[in-house]
Amino acid sequence: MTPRYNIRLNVQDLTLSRGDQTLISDLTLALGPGQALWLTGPNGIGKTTLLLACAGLLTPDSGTAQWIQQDSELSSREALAYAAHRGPERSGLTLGEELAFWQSLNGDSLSLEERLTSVGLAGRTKTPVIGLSAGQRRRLSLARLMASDRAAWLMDEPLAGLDTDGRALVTSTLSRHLTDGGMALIASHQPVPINGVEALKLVLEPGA
Ligand SMILES: Nc1ncnc2c1ncn2[C@@H]1O[C@H](COP(=O)(O)OP(=O)(O)OP(=O)(O)O)[C@@H](O)[C@H]1O
Repeated sequence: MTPRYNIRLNVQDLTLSRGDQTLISDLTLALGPGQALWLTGPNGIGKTTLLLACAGLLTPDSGTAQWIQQDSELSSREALAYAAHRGPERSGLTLGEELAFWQSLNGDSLSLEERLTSVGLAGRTKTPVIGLSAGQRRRLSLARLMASDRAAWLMDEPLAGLDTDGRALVTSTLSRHLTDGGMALIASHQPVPINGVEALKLVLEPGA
């Protein structure tokens, strides 16, 4: 069966700074369909910064991060969905409103209730996002990724705050996405298990 997605990421000579600190210098890497990259390293080293640059949300000092599909460059908006570390906690919406918005943007194949059920949030449509626990917010972020129909998932600390079932949900969801030809860039202090796939590991270190 032809995989659903077919995307490549080419990072070339990327140098990134925040304020007056250069965090990443001349980074080059390439990822293809079905691959995952695990970014790790100490607090403040630049993991989120690298995700933001790959998402087109931070301008590099120099170098490029390009998303390619069949020899054509995609915008980051077309290529990826981003699950930020803090999640959608500042939303003034209910869970149902928040997720319905993402479903309407992307044409999710599941109904709202089915999508919520798939991440263990059944019956929660009327709960305000601001009233979710940390683990529930993480589950909502996962639902947003699943509803996004984007080839590349950028995930910042996807296991933070999750219970055993939640961690297993991340594993199974990621495994399915990669089997579909998707890609994942994962910033995490702990390894994120993915069935049948060993993530490439990039350890960011001071002065690297
Ligand atoms: N908006 C900003 N302006 C200036 N500096 C920033 C900004 N955001 C982050 N930084 C700094 O950039 C550095 C890297 O931050 P980043 O969030 O990328 O680290 P991280 O590796 O993801 O850390 P953690 O493991 O704590 O999540 C930190 O020193 C941080 O203080």
